[in-house]
Amino acid sequence: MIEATGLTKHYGRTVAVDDLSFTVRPGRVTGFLGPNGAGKSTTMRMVLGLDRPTAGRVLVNGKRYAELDQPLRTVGALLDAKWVHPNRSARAHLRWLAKSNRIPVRRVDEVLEMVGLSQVAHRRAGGFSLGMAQRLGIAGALLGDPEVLLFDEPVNGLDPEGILWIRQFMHRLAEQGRTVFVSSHLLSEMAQTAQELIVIGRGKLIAQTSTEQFIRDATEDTVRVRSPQLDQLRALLGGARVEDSPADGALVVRGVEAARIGELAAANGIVLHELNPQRGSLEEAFMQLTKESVEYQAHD
Ligand SMILES: Nc1ncnc2c1ncn2[C@@H]1O[C@H](COP(=O)(O)OP(=O)(O)OP(=O)(O)O)[C@@H](O)[C@H]1O
Repeated sequence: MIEATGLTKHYGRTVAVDDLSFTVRPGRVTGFLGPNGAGKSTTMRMVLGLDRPTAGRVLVNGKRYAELDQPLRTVGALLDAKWVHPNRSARAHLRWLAKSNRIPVRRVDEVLEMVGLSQVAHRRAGGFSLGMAQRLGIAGALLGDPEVLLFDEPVNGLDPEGILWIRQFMHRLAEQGRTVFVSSHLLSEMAQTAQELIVIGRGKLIAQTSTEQFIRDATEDTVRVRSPQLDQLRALLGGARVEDSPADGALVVRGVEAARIGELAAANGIVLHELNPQRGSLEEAFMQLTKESVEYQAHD
């Protein structure tokens, strides 16, 4: 569990994090979203004791990072995957990390196995692809078998296979009851990865809610309808907000449920070729809720 209360960070006159309070609970993946410069990395650094809050505090399992007896056994993090000695092998890198944190070295082979790097453990980490480096970083985060895991932009630059692997791996970690906190700016990816979201803008909390609720609150469901008798249907829909989709001749209806449109059509003998309820996307919800807080906006 991670609990931030009134967390604030100033860099000179820049307010990077502004009175931020949130809770990241175990057993699910929590996404950390915000436009560029919103303060995500700064917040994560404060969780890990790498930056000191100007005000407020953030606790990991009830303690400040500095108060944890063996930090790696409580919280593991992947901040920068390329943070390895390029000439060390993956195994040597992890053994060094284990020894310097009083973790038994037998754990190294376990984590290599967990992330699927056993076969290449003897190779120098400097020659790893980004996907492999990312797995090595995750292996390092898991060394102390921590209950809390932080990942800063873990899928950045990965190919679809690497992205899928990370997504499934995170789900597994959460199913094991761990607290998984992951920042990303890839919204469609986050929609599939995170069950819970913390959204910030200009250092302030915009929303903390389930992914589903976030999308539901900020967007409107629509129904796509195609019919050879579209004009008749349009007339029957009367007051509903309808819009033509010129690309494929469909009608996009807002504020009326698909079932109601189907019943209306049936009752009036109207043939339907398509009746397709569509949910809003995380992209739309995110744009809607963060448009006030984008650091640098393009002006016409
Ligand atoms: N060490 C620092 N010194 C001065 N300003 C900083 C420092 N670190 C971050 N900032 C500023 O604090 C603000 C928040 O930055 P931060 O990197 O935490 O945002 P972010 O949400 O992680 O953004 P991105 O998605 O672009 O990485 C920005 O305005 C940034 O310029």
